[in-house]
Amino acid sequence: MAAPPATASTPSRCVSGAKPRGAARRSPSSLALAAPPAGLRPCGSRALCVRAKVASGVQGASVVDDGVERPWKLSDARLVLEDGSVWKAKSFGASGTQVGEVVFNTSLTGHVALFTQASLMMGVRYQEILTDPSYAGQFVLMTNPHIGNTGVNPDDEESNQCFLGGLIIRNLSICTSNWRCKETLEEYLIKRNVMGIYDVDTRAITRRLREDGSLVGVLSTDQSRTDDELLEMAKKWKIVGVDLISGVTCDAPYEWSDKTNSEWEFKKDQSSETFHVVAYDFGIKHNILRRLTSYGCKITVVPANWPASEVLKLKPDGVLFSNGPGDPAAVPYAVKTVQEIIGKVPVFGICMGHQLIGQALGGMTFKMKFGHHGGNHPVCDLRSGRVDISAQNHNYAVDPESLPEGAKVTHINLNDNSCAGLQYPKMKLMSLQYHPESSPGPHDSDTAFGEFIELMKSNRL
Ligand SMILES: NC(=O)CC[C@H](N)C(=O)O
Repeated sequence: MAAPPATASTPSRCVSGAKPRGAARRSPSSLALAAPPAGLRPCGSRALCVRAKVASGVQGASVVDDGVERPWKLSDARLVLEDGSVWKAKSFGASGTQVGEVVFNTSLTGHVALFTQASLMMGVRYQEILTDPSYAGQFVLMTNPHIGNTGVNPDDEESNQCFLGGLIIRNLSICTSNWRCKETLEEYLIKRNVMGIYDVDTRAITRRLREDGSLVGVLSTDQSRTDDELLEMAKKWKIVGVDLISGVTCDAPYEWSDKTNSEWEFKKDQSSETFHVVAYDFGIKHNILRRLTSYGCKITVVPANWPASEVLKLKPDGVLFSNGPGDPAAVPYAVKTVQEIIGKVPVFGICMGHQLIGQALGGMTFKMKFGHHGGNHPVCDLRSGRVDISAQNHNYAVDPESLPEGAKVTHINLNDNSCAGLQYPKMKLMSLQYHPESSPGPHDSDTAFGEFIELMKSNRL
């Protein structure tokens, strides 16, 4: 079959390792030629003229420079997956070569509870995702095709750094339009040395991940490296069994006292009682801390390796085990800490914290095919039958069959019936596999913080 002509309307495609998809769609790169509407900020460098590199469109073909000046870029980055497929893309953010595990995130808009009518004006939760330490070692592919329209602002950070390996998107917005925007996504990624690629067929990659499971990949803007070299890198790299928590946790304990900003607070009946909570930082998101503070907690955050004996000496009302990156089976020191604490004070585990509790109880965790990443996962609370829409981000899960008697599954993910929450009443223990603190995102499960408060209250009586 003849290759389609390489023009501005040629979409980025998998040029090798096939499973080719249907007809070519219009490339958003051609949009870069249009002037943005008055008052909107152009994103800059992508619209600059460059000497075109043209992918021939033939499977297995490499990029060729046909010597023709074109006012758009067709390719300057590659994603090479461990299955041998090569995806041509354009680069934004940092340049270089980076290896990581590709996961897809299905989040649509943020702040849905507050801005239902205006959801198109809201950004996809990309900034929360970029600064969620649980994404360390991963490339996040956004299934929402249009990213960057609300830019970046200083208030939406979930931690002080971007720990993820890179961002993969279909279309980078040519302008930003939001009253809180301080810089473009592109500027932000460059400053933080995070790679980003756009104009790549994110739907095709997502389908591949859904069929074949999560895959390791290499992102590179380095034209001197061959596809085979990058493939070799992807095949050698491992994420299972690696302790990623030690790279994201804090260095020393600190106190936290920020509440959710009153402008965004949706729970008006605040508790009059104060509870002292020690929060283990396995890669903690700021909004977990803000929500606990809004519910009346005074928080001491401690590093992942902080001894349980030191925590118990503080006589806290409760202990929180936070979210965090990587394989829960790769951090036996954290499992031991959880074991030393559970049963002595009320505890709440979120995501990695939930998985560590599962292990500490003698249960097993396993790696899922491609995990759950997105702000639209239905979860059923088996105690009440209530269904919440939740934000999720995990690749591992607790095997409920492996749990001891006394530990009850309280929540299941309705997409696949996997374990989404646990309770062990005798130990005053509760945990969720997903994110009740999600912000922006659905607020349905915020009540879990209230449940933790009740657990601590009942322990005081
Ligand atoms: N958000 C998290 O805490 C992630 C948990 C764990 N690292 C996983 O991928 O399953």
